[in-house]
Amino acid sequence: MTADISALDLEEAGAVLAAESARFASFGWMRGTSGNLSVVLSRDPLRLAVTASGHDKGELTPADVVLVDGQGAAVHGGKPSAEAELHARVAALTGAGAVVHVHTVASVAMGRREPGGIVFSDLEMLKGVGQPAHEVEVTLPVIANSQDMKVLGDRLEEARDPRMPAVVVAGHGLYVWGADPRQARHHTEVVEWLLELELTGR
Ligand SMILES: CSCCC(=O)C(=O)COP(=O)(O)O
Ligand SMILES: [Zn+2]
Repeated sequence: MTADISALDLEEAGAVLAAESARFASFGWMRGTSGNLSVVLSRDPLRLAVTASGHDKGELTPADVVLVDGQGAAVHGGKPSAEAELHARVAALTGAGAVVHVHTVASVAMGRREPGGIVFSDLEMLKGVGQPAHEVEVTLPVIANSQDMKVLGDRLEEARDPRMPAVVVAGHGLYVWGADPRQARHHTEVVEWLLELELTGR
């Protein structure tokens, strides 16, 4: 346990992550034991609360959370998400305060159709990721999957577009981030809406 993060802070973060997880699971975006969420608890040193590995994300309790360091290694708690290292990398790279990973059908299907990246334009919903609705094209990058989180992190760093707080991992799912869990949720719902529109519109 680090001196600057109390067990209560961690449990409070766990309650937030459990509620966010239950919402995404209710949408069918975290089927089986898929998906994981995190929230940054301190920046220096970097510490995140991340969902524990292997749980049904629709049934998490506030205790099903692990404190991890900047490499995704457990500092306090049980076994962190297998993708904790990537969450830490996204938080360090983007300055995000919360990261969402969901396994949606639309993200995998669109990643297959557009392996070079998914381009959106002329959609009011683009305002939901801080972009103008018209006269710009915004690309959601698609990166190849890997079981090595360092490799995935390198691919995400190279491919990410600062105008789009999300990346599709091919054959796997969607990573989205925001300043805090609420904004990360809004970004996730907007990006998933954009993906579903592209999928149904073609
Ligand atoms: C069927 S889920 C496979 C692992 C995965 O991609 C995932 O998102 C969940 O992993 P975790 O270790 O966070 O439970
Ligand atoms: Zn996953």
